[in-house]
Amino acid sequence: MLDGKSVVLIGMPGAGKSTIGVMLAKELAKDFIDTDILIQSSENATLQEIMDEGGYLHLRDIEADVIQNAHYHNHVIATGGSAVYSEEAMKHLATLGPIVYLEASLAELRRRIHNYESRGIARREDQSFEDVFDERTLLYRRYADITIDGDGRSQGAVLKTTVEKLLAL
Ligand SMILES: Nc1ncnc2c1ncn2[C@@H]1O[C@H](COP(=O)(O)OP(=O)(O)O)[C@@H](O)[C@H]1O
Ligand SMILES: O=C(O)C1=C[C@@H](OP(=O)(O)O)[C@@H](O)[C@H](O)C1
Ligand SMILES: [Mg+2]
Repeated sequence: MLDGKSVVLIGMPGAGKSTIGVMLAKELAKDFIDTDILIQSSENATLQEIMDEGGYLHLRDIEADVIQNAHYHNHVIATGGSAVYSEEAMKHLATLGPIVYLEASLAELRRRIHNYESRGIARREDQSFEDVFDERTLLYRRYADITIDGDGRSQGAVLKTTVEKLLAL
């Protein structure tokens, strides 16, 4: 399906990249990889530990590096919410296949995420979740080939629309 290309998921923490990514891989008969898992296994540390050790910019650097070395074809690739800070990483991902932005409003994300402080979001300490949302929304929109509105919609509904839009490309 999709000529052996990969499908890349981007969006805010809580958008559903990791959970819907697995469902999408099954639906499209592709393999699945989550770049957060790649980071953790390459560093032998959790994302939170990496950030505690070296700060959020260190995590973003590692993320950019790991993504640029990820040559996964015929995969669904779930990225971390901060992947869009690296233009090089996003350019590389675009060579692997279409980029799907799982969009959700701030209110919807707040309903889904309750551990904002401890979830390991790569942000300046003075940035609120809303600040991060505003800063990144522009970036997600810039890189998206397809945007899926997930507000008030079940994972199954988001999955269905995503598959339809991908097959219509
Ligand atoms: N469409 C949805 N409706 C309700 N909850 C969702 C939806 N998509 C994801 N979730 C929930 O939001 C949380 C974060 O999902 P996750 O896939 O880890 O997001 P991400 O990888 O984008 O940070 C999980 O508990 C997941 O079950
Ligand atoms: O948005 C972020 O800054 C981050 C999101 C996380 O992934 P999810 O988007 O899958 O939660 C993970 O990459 C890291 O903790 C940083
Ligand atoms: Mg995730």
